[in-house]
Amino acid sequence: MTDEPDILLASASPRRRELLDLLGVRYRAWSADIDESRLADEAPDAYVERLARAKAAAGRQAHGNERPVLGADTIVLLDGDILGKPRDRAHARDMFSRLAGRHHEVLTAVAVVATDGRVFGAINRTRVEFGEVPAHWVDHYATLDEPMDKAGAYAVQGLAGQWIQRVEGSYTGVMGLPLFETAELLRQAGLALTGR
Ligand SMILES: Cc1cn([C@H]2C[C@H](O)[C@@H](COP(=O)(O)OP(=O)(O)OP(=O)(O)O)O2)c(=O)[nH]c1=O
Repeated sequence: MTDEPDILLASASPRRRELLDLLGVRYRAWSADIDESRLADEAPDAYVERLARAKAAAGRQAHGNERPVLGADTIVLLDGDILGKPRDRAHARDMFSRLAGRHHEVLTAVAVVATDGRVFGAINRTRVEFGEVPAHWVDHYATLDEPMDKAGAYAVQGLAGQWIQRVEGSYTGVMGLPLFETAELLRQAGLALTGR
């Protein structure tokens, strides 16, 4: 047994670290700084997949091919619009009030570059249904830190969870790293995932 990490996690997201911990994977975390702009006419699933792959590729470029590299990206889709992270509190308030009382989709793409350079990718689509949220609560929520670094300006795993009536798909996908797909990709890249 060594203390060497099994993979490089090309992510600064504390949620992705927590979720990877559940798989018993040892990782070194490194924050990939990539251009997240969307290409003209790029479909949402192509966009989120491209970003996950770009984060993994940046990790491999910076740290070499000694271990597999994992990157992920999450977006919220509503009426054909992509909701990423809010720019500021007013934007967070607008995003959250659009989601209240309706359903939307969360797309999380995961990409793993194996040590031999093969790239394994998957995308998780989950439907999330919000109950009605009182306007005063939306106003209050936008004053908190919780929505500020989250796609769609809410955290299913946080205070906003009290308004989520139904999740059809993967809860961990909504949180930023779908465990079913992630485990499969890591096995494809040669990890045993037997826990420790
Ligand atoms: C919808 C939703 C998103 N999120 C988070 C997961 C991601 O961290 C974030 C989406 O932003 P991303 O751009 O996917 O990721 P990130 O910038 O936080 O981290 P990195 O690029 O370094 O990997 O939103 C939640 O934590 N809970 C939720 O319910």
